[in-house]
Amino acid sequence: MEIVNRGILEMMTDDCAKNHVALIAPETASYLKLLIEWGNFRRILEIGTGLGYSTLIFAQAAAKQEGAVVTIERMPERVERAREYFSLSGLQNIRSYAGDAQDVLPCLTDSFDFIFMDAAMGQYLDFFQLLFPKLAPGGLLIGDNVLFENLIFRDRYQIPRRRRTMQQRLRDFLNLVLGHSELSARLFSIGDGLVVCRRQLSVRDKMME
Ligand SMILES: C[S@@+](CC[C@H](N)C(=O)[O-])C[C@H]1O[C@@H](n2cnc3c(N)ncnc32)[C@H](O)[C@@H]1O
Repeated sequence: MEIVNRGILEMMTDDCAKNHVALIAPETASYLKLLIEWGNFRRILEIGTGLGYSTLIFAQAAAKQEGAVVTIERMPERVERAREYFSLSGLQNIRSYAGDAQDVLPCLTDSFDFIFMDAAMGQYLDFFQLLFPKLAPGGLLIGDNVLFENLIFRDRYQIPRRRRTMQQRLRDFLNLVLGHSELSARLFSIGDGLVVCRRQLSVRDKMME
């Protein structure tokens, strides 16, 4: 299996900048790669492919432990471009779906041990309802950009009106995962904020480990 060379990642970074496509922060990339490698996570799901930068980083980390990545993107031109990069990389362990995650997720029967949400933040709560049943015990569900430029901590009336709905939706999502009885969740100030949630093992899972 070929390893993604730095040249492709640099090309993608330039392409994202030129076309105003956001991509994960370098520190987020390093942290998530480490989690995948140390956790030996093999079944990875990503919501929000963009041009495929994070997908390639995950696929490269997963390939070392015979894992694979499923990624979903709703903008067809981004899907097409990302697939070109995937074939250029030589990595064979990526399955790319075109469509809105809310339509694609119900069609996926697999379960996953590492799920990364990097898409419309206002939909994280809806995604969560579809994703939680697919999250394996001991697996991680991660949401990016949840600090929303630190607006999450500000009083509702001190932020521009047009951003209040997003603030409320993100707060609802964070309240749900941080208080969820089957998850351990932590908020990290990495990039624009990462929430990392681990699905706890049941007593039966622990005995089978
Ligand atoms: C920040 S970009 C993803 C960047 C990518 N993860 C990376 O680091 O290279 C977010 C992407 O999510 C996609 N997106 C937003 N909402 C979505 C949805 N409901 N279903 C699928 N894709 C979605 C957007 O079109 C956009 O390309």
